[in-house]
Amino acid sequence: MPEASADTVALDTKMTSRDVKVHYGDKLALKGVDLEFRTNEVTALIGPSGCGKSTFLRCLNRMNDTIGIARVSGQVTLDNDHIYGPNGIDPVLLRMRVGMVFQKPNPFPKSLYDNVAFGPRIHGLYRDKDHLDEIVTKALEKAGLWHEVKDRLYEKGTGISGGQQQRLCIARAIAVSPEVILMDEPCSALDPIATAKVEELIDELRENFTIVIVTHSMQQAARVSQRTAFFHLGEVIEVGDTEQIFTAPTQQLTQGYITGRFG
Ligand SMILES: Nc1ncnc2c1ncn2[C@@H]1O[C@H](COP(=O)(O)OP(=O)(O)OP(=O)(O)O)[C@@H](O)[C@H]1O
Repeated sequence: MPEASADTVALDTKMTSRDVKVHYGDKLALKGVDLEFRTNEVTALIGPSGCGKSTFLRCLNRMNDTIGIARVSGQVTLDNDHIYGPNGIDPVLLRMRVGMVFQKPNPFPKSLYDNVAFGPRIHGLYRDKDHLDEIVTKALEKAGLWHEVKDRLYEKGTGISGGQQQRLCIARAIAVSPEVILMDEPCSALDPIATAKVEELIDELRENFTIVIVTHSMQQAARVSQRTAFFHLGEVIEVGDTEQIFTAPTQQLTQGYITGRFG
């Protein structure tokens, strides 16, 4: 079920995709996805394994460019600017504006401070050491990690717990002031307490960012998102307000998935 056409895009729309298809070699993995992502909203992408959620997420910041056999067609916009094509936003700048948090926490083998300072350093986003300190502190505060790590900023980022590592990765993503944060199953490697902290954080981050999250957990989608898109075999079957999708889906396939009949 496609979203509104390009000429009816709402004012608070941050990103859109139109007829986005992805081939891996000869295999068509995404069959033409139309979606919109609104400012200050969390959109959850749900659906059975292999339906194309991660493939689609990677289209939103051109991460599929790093996969040799992947071919993307269609249009994706960020603030109405195209991200693909000859006049597309520069991919390095795009990935700064559209950050990503992965399934498995992947801190660099550097200090906590250097992990968070990494993006601001490579993009030259700070004036002097005091300014960089401020950026690092604020990012760690926003990621809800500051109080836990403020006395060990120069210890290795890999030496903290898995849940803390994931919040460190979120701090690293936030440090370059992105507008959109993509999260690919960010809690799948975390225990329930760490998961609850990250979910709480996602809700707080919504105030400042547009968030798109892939999740296998329908409870998580229901808890953290305002909009949900249900994918099946490379297509979006249904998209709508999260409450509607989970309480009154219009499509039988959606109903079957959320009631656990398949997936
Ligand atoms: N790098 C790749 N090379 C070839 N095929 C791929 C690649 N990545 C994904 N695919 C295929 O594309 C389809 C969609 O995969 P994708 O990982 O996007 O699905 P998903 O919904 O995110 O799955 P999961 O929930 O299991 O992570 C699958 O058939 C998968 O095998």
